[in-house]
Amino acid sequence: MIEINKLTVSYGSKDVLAATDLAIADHETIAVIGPSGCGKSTLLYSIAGLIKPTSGSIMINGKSLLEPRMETSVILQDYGLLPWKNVYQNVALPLSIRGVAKSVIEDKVNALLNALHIEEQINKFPVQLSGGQQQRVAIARALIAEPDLLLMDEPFSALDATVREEMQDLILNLHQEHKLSLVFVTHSIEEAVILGKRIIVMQPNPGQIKRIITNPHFGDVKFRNEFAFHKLCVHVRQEMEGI
Ligand SMILES: Nc1ncnc2c1ncn2[C@@H]1O[C@H](COP(=O)(O)OP(=O)(O)OP(=O)(O)O)[C@@H](O)[C@H]1O
Repeated sequence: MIEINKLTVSYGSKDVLAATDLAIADHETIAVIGPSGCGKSTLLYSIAGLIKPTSGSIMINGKSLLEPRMETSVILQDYGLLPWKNVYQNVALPLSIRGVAKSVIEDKVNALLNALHIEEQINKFPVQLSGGQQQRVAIARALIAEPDLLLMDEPFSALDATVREEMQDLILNLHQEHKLSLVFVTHSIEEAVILGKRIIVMQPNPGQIKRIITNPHFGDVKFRNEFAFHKLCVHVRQEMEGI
């Protein structure tokens, strides 16, 4: 359970995030959408413990968040893979820096690469992979430490439409399987509606939550082709108009 209470983040005299309140339940998915500069990444990095609030607080599982947690994984837009390490080494990294035994790491890396269908890329370097494959490697690396919270900042923006939909479905399956909470920043209304059990619409100057929209169809695999999906997209678009 994440409890964000009156969270304010300021740079100089500018409030980038103004007195934001939000509670995120265990195993919930939140999609965050809004125009450029409205504070989406600031909110995400605050939940990651990477940005210190100017005032207010974030509690995770009853504990005040004062620094990044081991149980939180973050995936950034550029995937953050280390170019000089191969797929195996990139995925293993969170465990190898914690000194976990090699045989344990090997089993976990192999299981994840199989689950994400990238086992054949195990010895390749990031530059030798497609965007979708790099994204899968980043997801495998994020999951290997068995996080309870996965934070993603526009991770699919560089992917073409078909791969993007595949990745969205993959994330929904992983969310079901691993029982983790997910906070996902996106510029795409369709993506927010597919991935968010609740969709947070933000507005800038100062950055704040304008509306929280509950998605009653979340998790329905056929949802993308249904009228209800398009109806909800229109609803989110209307909330974003005039911001
Ligand atoms: N380190 C910083 N110093 C000063 N201002 C900053 C800093 N980081 C972010 N900002 C400002 O804070 C505001 C919110 O930035 P943030 O990256 O959170 O927005 P965003 O909604 O994620 O934007 P985008 O959709 O373009 O990624 C912007 O106006 C940005 O210029």
